[in-house]
Amino acid sequence: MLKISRLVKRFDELDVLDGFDLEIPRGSFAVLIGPSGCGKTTLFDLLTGVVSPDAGTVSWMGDVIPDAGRVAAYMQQKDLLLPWRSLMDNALLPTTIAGADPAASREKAAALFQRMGLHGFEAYLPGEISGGMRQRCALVRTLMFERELVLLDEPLSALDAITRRSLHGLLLMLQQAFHRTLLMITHDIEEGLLLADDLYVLSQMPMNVLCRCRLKAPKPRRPDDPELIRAKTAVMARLDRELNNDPR
Ligand SMILES: Nc1ncnc2c1ncn2[C@@H]1O[C@H](COP(=O)(O)OP(=O)(O)OP(=O)(O)O)[C@@H](O)[C@H]1O
Repeated sequence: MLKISRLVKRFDELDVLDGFDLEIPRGSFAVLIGPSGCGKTTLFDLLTGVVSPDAGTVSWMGDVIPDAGRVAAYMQQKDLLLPWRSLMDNALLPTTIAGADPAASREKAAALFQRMGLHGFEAYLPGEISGGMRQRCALVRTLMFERELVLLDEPLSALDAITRRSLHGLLLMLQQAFHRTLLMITHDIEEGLLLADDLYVLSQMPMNVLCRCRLKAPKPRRPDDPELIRAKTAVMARLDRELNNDPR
């Protein structure tokens, strides 16, 4: 389990987090939805060690860790592929940096290219393929990290709706076939409901969990599943109340 306890972060006079708590069971898919500027990326920056908390703890499987940088792989909206390196060489970056056996790493990456539908594109440069293919390559690179926890900061938001839909299956593959624990930020409520075991609705700053929506429908899900329609109405109503400062 990833356990975030009483996390506090202040930027000058800005209280972004003031005792933020979250518990994410191992192997689950958690989704964060909240108003723009509420502190979601700051939370990920704290988890990856980019910024330090003023107070609070993060623990993974019962051990308090300075941050989740050593247990988490991070994937962002921007694929951050190096434009001058082939897709294969981009995917191999984590293992190259870690000094892993090159032949074994290449074999592993080749199998992942196959699973992500990128077989035959290994020698292409990032500029020669579509945005969806770039994100699939970024997913391969994420899996090369061998980290159990995967932090996803709006990984699909730059893509068109059809490409996003096709990548949802790959995100579920990360959870179900690769047994990763996923924590994803998205602004797309429907996307969150299609993927999440637990969807957390967040408040404005200082950011807190307003409500947790537990989804039981088996995956892959359909947007017209009655549970999802009910949940979407509830999530939108809660966000509306938050944005209108309605304390109900
Ligand atoms: N390094 C920093 N220094 C000062 N203020 C910062 C820093 N990082 C973030 N902030 C502020 O913290 C607040 C929360 O920002 P953050 O990017 O975490 O929000 P967010 O929920 O990810 O927003 P969005 O959904 O729009 O991406 C903002 O007011 C932002 O200006």
